[in-house]
Formats: sequence, C-alpha cells, structure tokens
Amino acid sequence: MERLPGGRRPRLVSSLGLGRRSWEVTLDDERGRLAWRDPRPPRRAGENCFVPISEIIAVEETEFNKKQRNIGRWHKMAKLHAFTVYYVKKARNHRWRCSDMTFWCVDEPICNQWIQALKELLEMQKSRPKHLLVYINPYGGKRQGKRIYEQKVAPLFSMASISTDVVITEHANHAKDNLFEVNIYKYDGVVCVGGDGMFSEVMHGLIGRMQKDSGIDQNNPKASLVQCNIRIGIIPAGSTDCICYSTVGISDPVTSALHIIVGDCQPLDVSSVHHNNTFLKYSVSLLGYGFYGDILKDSEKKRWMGPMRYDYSGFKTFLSHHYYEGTIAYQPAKHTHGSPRDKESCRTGCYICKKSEKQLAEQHKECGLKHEEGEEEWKVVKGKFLAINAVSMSCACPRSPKGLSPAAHLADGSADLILVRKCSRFDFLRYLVRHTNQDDQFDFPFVDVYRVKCFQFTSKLSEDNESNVMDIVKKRFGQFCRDHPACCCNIVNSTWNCDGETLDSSAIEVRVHCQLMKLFARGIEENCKDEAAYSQSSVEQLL
Ligand SMILES: Nc1ncnc2c1ncn2[C@@H]1O[C@H](COP(=O)(O)OP(=O)(O)OP(=O)(O)O)[C@@H](O)[C@H]1O
Ligand SMILES: CCCCCCCCCCCCC/C=C/[C@@H](O)[C@H](CO)NC(=O)CCCCC
Ligand SMILES: [Ca+2]
Repeated sequence: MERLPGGRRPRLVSSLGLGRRSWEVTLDDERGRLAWRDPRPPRRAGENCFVPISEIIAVEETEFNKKQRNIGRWHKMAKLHAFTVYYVKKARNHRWRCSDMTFWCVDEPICNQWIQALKELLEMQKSRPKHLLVYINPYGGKRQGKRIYEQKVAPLFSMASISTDVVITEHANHAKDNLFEVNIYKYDGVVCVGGDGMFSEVMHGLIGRMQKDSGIDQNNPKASLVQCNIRIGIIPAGSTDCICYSTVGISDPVTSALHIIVGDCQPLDVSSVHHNNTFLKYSVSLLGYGFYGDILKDSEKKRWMGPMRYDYSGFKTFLSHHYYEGTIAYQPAKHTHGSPRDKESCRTGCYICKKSEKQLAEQHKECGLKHEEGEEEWKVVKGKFLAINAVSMSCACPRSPKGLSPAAHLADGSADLILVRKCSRFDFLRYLVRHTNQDDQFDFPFVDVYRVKCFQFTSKLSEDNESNVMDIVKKRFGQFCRDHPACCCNIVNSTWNCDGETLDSSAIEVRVHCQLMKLFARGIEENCKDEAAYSQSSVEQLL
C-alpha cells in the first residue's frame, strides 16, 4: 500500500457489512481508529462509531458459516468474505474484556485488503510485546494461578500472536534466581502470575539483574540505580493483589492480560531498604511497622488459611493493641507539588508523575550533578506509634479501595509516610474503618502524614542497645510484657512488613527511586464516559 509522508497509510474506506446492515467503514491511520457510519443521510451526531487501533487485539479472516448472525438475503445471493476484529471492550469498574465484530463483503480482494491493512497497523504498534517470559506461582492466593493462566490468559496471548516461555515455580525464589540466569534481554517483558509476593520476587530479580549487569552495588544506599526498561505484567492470583489493583484499578486476570497485549507502560517508584550499608529489600507498596508488620508476622504461621489469614491475624493484632517507641528522620519530597492531603488522585497520564519524569530526564542529562540530598534538612519525629506506614503508591486493594494513602502517586519519586501515634482502641478502629470508606484517613489528631523522598527509622530498643544498655535484660523485659497482653507497652520490636514480606532488621534506611521500573499498565483511568467508552457501547447497540 502507498504511504503518506511520515510513513502513514492513506485512509482505507469501503462499504462493508456489519450485522444486518451495510456501513461506510474507514481505517484512519492518522486518527488511529477503525470507524464506521451509516452512509444514508441524514447523518446524525453520534452515529459515528469507532475503536482505537491501539485497542484492537487481533484481526483474522473468518469463515462465514451457519453460526453467523442472520444477515438477511445477502448470503443467499453471493459467497461472502469476512474478517473479525477482536478489540478491548471497557466495562464498569476498570474491567476490560475481549469483544469482537465481524465485517463482511462480497468482494474477496477488498476483504483481503482490509485484513492486510489492519495487520500491518497492528504490527506498527511498537510498544506491544511479542515475546514474554511468564512465571506462575501455583501456590499463591487460592492456588488458582496455573488454571487462571491456562484458561483465561494463554488463549488471549496466543490470539495476539505473543509467544511465551512459561516457568511454573517449584519453590520460593525460583523466579528471582532464574532471572539472574536467563537471557532476559530477548524478552519484551516478564509476566508474573501470583500475588504481591510473586511480583516482589520478579521485581527483585529484574532490578537486581540490571544492577549486576551495570556493575552497581546494591548495598550502597546512595547508589543511583539503573532503571529497568523490561516491563513487568501482573496477572493477579494472590491474596492481596495490591500492586495490580493500584495500577490497573481492578484485580482481574483478563483485564491485566489485555493491558499487557496492548503494550501499556506505567512507570513505578521503587523504595530501597537498607540496614547498616547492607541492602535488605525493595518495596513498591507498603513498608509497615507496628500494626501491619505484626499482622504479617502472625499471618505467616497461618499460610494454610489462604487469604483469610489476614482477616484472622488482623483481628488478633487489633485486639493486642501494641505500640512501639522509636525515632523517624525524613527528608520532605520538595521536588513534587502534590501533597498527601490532595483531593485529586493519581490517574492515567497524571501530570504530577509526568513532571517527575521530566525532572528525572534532566537529572540523567546532568549526570552526577544531583544528590543535593545531603544538604537538605532532615526532620525528626520521636514517639510511640501503633503504626508507621510508608507507601510509594496508594496501596488500594479490594479490602481498601482507596488505599492507605489515596492521593499517593505511582511515579512521582516520593512516598507518603503515615505515622499513627498511640491512641485508644476505639480511635484506632475509627482510623482503620476509614481505610474502607470515603472519609479522610488523615483527619485525626493522632495521625500525621508527610510526603518524603527518604527516611530512617530506629526503634527505642535499638537506640538503647546502641547506647550499651544490656541486651538480655531488655529481651527478658520484652518477654514479660508479651506474657501480659493487657500491658500494651511493647518493649520488643515490631517487624517491618515490606510488600508482604518480613524484614529481619527494625532499624532501616529507605530511599525512593523515581520510576525505577515499568509495568504493563496505564494507571487508573478516570471514570468518565470517554470517547472509547461511547464507541463501544454503540457497537453493542448495533450488533
Ligand atoms: N512454587 C512455590 N512454592 C512455594 N512458594 C513459592 C512458590 N513460588 C513462589 N513462592 C513464594 O510464595 C510467596 C507468596 O506468593 P504470592 O504472592 O503469589 O501469593 P499470596 O498468597 O498473594 O502471598 P502474599 O500475600 O505474600 O503476596 C512469594 O513470596 C513467593 O516467593
Ligand atoms: C473494621 C474494619 C477494618 C478493616 C481494615 C482493613 C484494612 C485493609 C488495608 C489493606 C492494606 C493493604 C496494604 C498492602 C499491603 C501489601 O503490600 C501486602 C502484600 O500483599 N499485604 C499485606 O501485608 C496484607 C495486609 C492485610 C491487612 C488486613
Ligand atoms: Ca510515589
């Protein structure tokens, strides 16, 4: 086909059948859409329907047979030629489905011309993956990972001509270790089928591999880490699925598979966690000490309960009402204009995240001129806390649809540090209930929230130990308190919950790395009735 300047194709316009009627169908490369309208005048506004090319999954020649819709007298008069376009249909609550429509005509060359033109346009969608590495955790969540992948995801990948290498994990860290061995550069992305823990493994494998290949020492808390451009796709099959929910808006395997197929790209902040110049872990969702650390520690013993373990341990931890003494030092995130108290949330195309992306690009250009971090002031907060939560994203999940910090951004280079001070059980319950409703979680005198780019935490116990107070006495005293649950003052440390895994150290140093990695996602789309939504509901009416 001839090309216009810029490599674009001329518009392809034909009269094609769709359902019972004949339509003027246009493939418009410039506007990036497949559109059709009723050729009979008068043309009323709203009769023009389209599907964006970026949301077409596949096109294939279709055999017309008796199963096809009744298309009136046409099939009696001539042999019909047809092609089917599979596309993304956007349903409620950010759910995506694969829908299809079959166009037909009597002229075979025209039908072939359409198939070829559509295939060429799909081929030109350069952000779409062609070859993926897939890790499936068969034991995550309700142990449905393998079935979900085989029944719901693999057929879509195959329809979209995506080839895959699939690894079913045999033990914890299988995926992470494997990512250090395989030739990751031959893949357009890595897919993990499982929960947040499985995602964390794949992320550690990929980020770790990138640093290793670039000679960066992960143990240096100040190191400028190398960005990972190999995108990760999450097929949710876990217990919390917070990362999937917060980046897509729903925890649904088919929706996530479609975001992978259309080649979406969502940059993501990653926090590095160190202790004494030793690398511990990366985190993208929740770093929680106190309440969420204690829930996790208790729930690990109850893995056999499946996702229910969090409800059981949550209730138990709530009743125990332990608080912990410690010191937090943080540097405010001055580079970003947002605030954790903003009414607006991070949505697809978020301008605050875009601004951070520009700043990051400038920093990379100026290479080496950054790190004014050391000169900026540190703020210090001491106290007794029921929970210390640092979230790099909202942490929205089915249990908490707005998340722990509804205005947190996916890719602004900051985390929201939420300090919940000692308060009554009743007040803490009021705070927890606000995780689940529309009320402001930070509107309590015992809750403080700061947007930070790095922070350090030291528990009272480790401070005292450092100041040479006898370890054994402290530990005994801690035991004494735990044996008397009515005494809420816990002299032992809590545990850090790092994206659903426990950390061995309570004293940690955390730094947010702006947009260190990328996901096959686009952030949460605004819930307005946009153009695409309109065109698709019109398709439904027509067929
Ligand atoms: N084959 C396996 N056997 C045992 N553990 C595995 C296997 N594959 C992966 N894992 C580990 O299982 C952990 C939990 O997996 P996953 O996240 O998929 O499930 P989950 O039920 O949602 O758990 P979580 O709430 O911790 O995210 C991961 O940290 C991962 O390292
Ligand atoms: C009376 C009603 C009170 C209800 C309160 C419900 C609050 C739910 C908030 C859930 C916040 C999840 C934050 C995400 C953490 C993930 O990185 C992590 C890994 O999957 N999950 C957990 O640690 C699992 C943590 C699960 C906690 C329940
Ligand atoms: Ca962030």
